[in-house]
Amino acid sequence: MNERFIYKDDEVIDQPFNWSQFKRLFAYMKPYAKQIIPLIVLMMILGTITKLTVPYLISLAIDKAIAPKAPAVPSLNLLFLITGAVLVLYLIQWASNAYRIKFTNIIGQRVIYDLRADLFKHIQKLSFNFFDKRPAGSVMVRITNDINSLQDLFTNGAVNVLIDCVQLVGIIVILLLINWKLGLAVILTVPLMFVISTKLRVKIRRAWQDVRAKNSRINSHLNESIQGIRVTQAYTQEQENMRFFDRMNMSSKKSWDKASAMNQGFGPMIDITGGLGSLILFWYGAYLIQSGEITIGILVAFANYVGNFWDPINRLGQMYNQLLVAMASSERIFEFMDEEPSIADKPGAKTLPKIKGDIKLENVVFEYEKGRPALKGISLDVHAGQSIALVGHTGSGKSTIINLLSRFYDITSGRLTVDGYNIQDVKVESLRSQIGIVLQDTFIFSGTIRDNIRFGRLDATDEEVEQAAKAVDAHEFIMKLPGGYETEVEERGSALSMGQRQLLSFARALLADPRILILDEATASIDTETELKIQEALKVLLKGRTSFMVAHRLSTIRHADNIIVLDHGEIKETGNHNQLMQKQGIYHGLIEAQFKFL
Ligand SMILES: Nc1ncnc2c1ncn2[C@@H]1O[C@H](COP(=O)(O)OP(=O)(O)OP(=O)(O)O)[C@@H](O)[C@H]1O
Repeated sequence: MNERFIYKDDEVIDQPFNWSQFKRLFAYMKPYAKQIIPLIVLMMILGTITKLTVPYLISLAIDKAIAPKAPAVPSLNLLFLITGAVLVLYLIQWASNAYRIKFTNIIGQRVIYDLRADLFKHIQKLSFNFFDKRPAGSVMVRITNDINSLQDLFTNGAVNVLIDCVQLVGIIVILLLINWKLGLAVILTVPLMFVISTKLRVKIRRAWQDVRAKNSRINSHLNESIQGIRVTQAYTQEQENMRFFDRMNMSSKKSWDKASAMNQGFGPMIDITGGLGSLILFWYGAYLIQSGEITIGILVAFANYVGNFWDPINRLGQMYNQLLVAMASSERIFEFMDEEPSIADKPGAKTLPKIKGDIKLENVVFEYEKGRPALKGISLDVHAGQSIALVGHTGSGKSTIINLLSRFYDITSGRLTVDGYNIQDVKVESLRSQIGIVLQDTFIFSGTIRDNIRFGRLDATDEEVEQAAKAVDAHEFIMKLPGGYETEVEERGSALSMGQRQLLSFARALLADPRILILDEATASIDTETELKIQEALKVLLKGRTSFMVAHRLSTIRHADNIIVLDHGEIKETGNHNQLMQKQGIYHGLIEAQFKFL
């Protein structure tokens, strides 16, 4: 199978039980422990006591009311009394079970809610380099699948283990008290049952883990396929993609068949061992009745207790496996949670005051990967209000510079200051909130047009939103949409044109009113008419702000105060358009090349 969608962390994890992780996971129950857990325990005790009392009452009914030895007359009254009591016990048992399930669900859902919220909050804080390393599908699988696998543990598993343990101990004690010889004979089969149950289940668990890993791969592939559907169709790669998906799908199906077949085989094995226990019970029980040591009622009670015996053992084995699966999931979740954002506030970081917009880079070196510098000692002095254009061949380091300005990555060496403040010494939020960014990929979120513009400043009034749209000349096209500002745009704004999306992102940036503005190839790939519109909008947007523009289009660069020409991570030329044209260097060459294509 192609290795494309196997992310190492998604592979089957098979590790021994990890206590510290277990404690960390159960710490999530703590906030609710005081209120809800006592209620659950109460219901559990009530349920168990009532359940264990019934077989005893039935044995009484047989020995004392139906077939008493002396006086040898059946007593209907006693029989009614006992059956009445059994009925009441059943009712109590039913009610306590219902409430116990209700309470465990409450606690389970709250824990899952908290876990999911914590994980999402944390992932949002993580820096770009975290996402550089991981496919989006793999991150999503953790938030959905792994959290879901914990859901089972919290809503059923944990409490069931307790109940089963209490029940098992209770039954063993009762059996030994009633008749220790018969009790011991029956209990002897328990270890055998337990071994079969856990050993077999380990195999079954691995098989199910394999199913989950394969499903996770399908999810990652689906995610990529849907995101890249346009490219797939444009290159008519549907067939190939389908074949690839088919292989994954088939492999997942095969794993499922295997796991399911194992599950099927497991039931009869347990039944056979259970049957062995019953054989011992009836064979030895009959002998004890003949020798007068026990009554028929006692034998029936034993049979009932033993019937209640296999279930907890079976479930405990099952639970142990469920626990291991949940531990594997929680390990993956905690691994994400322990991932520190590489860009974080230093202890004692100050809030950056309202800035003017002076920016200084002093001998800035940056490496995405150790030993491969993307910037090799950049020095720049930009005054507030200046517009800077970054040009250069692909891969020369333009986007890298703007990534560093917003501190999406930390510089490897050198100094980067805003208004004299080293950006590593101030709070990230106070820096980013004063920088507006219009990226190549003008991301449009699902929601209305108005919501999308307001993303720039959430407390902006409707009027301010519209003013911003008018200033960048987006108002006109918005009003032509079926619902105007209230038009719902689908995810990523696929129904809008590139130029329209760009104007929206300009309005969004204008509304945020940042002192520093960053535009990454904002005017690439649009027609001349729209370009003119965008040029006008840009003038409005840039006015009075320090701006950095990565633009391939001559028209945008021409008016810049300073043009920085980059080559392989170094500054090769600086100056305005006229100065650089006179120089007849790299810039001149780039412009000439562009003209050739026009
Ligand atoms: N996330 C990343 N991880 C590793 N290397 C990267 C990453 N992003 C960029 N690079 C590398 O850093 C160098 C500079 O890339 P950068 O994106 O700054 O170039 P650019 O001038 O903006 O190019 P383009 O005009 O094609 O957008 C390139 O060699 C690129 O391969």
